[in-house]
Amino acid sequence: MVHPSTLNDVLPEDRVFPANRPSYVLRSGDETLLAYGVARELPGGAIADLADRVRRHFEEHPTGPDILVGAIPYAREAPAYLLRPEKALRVMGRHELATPAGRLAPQGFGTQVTAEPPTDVFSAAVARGLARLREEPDSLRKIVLSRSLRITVGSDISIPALIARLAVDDAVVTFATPLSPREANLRFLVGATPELLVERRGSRVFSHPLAGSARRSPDAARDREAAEALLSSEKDRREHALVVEQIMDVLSPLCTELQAPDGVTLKATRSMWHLGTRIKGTLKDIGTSSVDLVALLHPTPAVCGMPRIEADAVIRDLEGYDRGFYAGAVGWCDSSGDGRWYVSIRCAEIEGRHARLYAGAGIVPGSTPEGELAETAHKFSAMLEAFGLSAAQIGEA
Ligand SMILES: C=C(O[C@@H]1C=C(C(=O)O)C=C[C@H]1O)C(=O)O
Repeated sequence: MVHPSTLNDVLPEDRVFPANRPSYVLRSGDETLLAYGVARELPGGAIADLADRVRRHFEEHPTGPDILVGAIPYAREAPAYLLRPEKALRVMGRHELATPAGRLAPQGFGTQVTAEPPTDVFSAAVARGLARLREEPDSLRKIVLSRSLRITVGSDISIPALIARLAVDDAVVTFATPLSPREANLRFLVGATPELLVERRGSRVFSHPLAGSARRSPDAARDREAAEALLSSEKDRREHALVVEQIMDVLSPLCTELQAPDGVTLKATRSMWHLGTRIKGTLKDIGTSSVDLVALLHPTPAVCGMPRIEADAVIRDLEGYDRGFYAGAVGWCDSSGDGRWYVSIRCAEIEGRHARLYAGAGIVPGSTPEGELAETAHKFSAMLEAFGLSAAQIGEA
């Protein structure tokens, strides 16, 4: 662990994302993790035995940086992509990420944006989801439906430039993680997530689920009103409570003590208000690793619904696409079992000139197709702005 005054003291700009070499960045309020090079890939496999594969990896390969970094997809049966980097640096404190000299990609001419599914198809899916919630109130309490935007720009997207632009928001965790190459093309998941799925630090465990959202406003009075309306919205509180309930249910048998404060709090990003709850506990058994915890918690009702299996079946039926690494987890773990995993939302999959952005919204009785369409549009805005686009410009606001 190093404590330099700026990140550039340890990592000159041109060494972040050297050409054709997968690199990894996870920058949060209290530390920045940089990793580069691929010493080994963890063999792919479903989430159920991921923690065992991680343990075996560290036993069989004791040398090299004591860390695995990467991403876990939404679908529990789909393979995670974790890698052992050649080099890794954990820098304590909040740091500015190097602003790359290069441009993100030429904007304007040549930029294409396509909603997939189209917005009316998404709204129809929300209406069908609401009908399912009404028909089966005892077996289905919440579902989270998402949609995507495909953006194609004139030349290859610069990952460092995208990260630097996303990092203007201090309230979020900026990340870029390599995904398994597709036909030898490098792919990355890049985003700015506000949501901690789970962290294990020794015997301590932390989670900061979010659910319940409102758009922020540049006008201070309106912004405050939006926050107050969210805090007193019965629908949003219900939507939020389901997430806290599931996380507490999963963690409590594993903990000697577990606390969630009474009452929700607000979490603000630059573009969104969310309802949030900080959960803290102490594990009974230090043998429970961060990846064991992810495997038990994921997907939470913040990105899937309640109950999990029923909600997931409805999502697969109504969304009509594979979420890939969106709504999964991104983070790191080490050989002691420590690790930190964020929910991979407010993100995009990047490959060459192409980006695919994703945003979803929780649906409970009381939700409306128009409301959820608008909410997903606002959730796209941080990524869109990083591309030099606005939601309004592309007919999304
Ligand atoms: C699913 C997303 O966000 C999640 C859903 C939220 C909601 O429905 O209010 C809020 C925060 C996230 O847990 C997303 O951003 O894509």
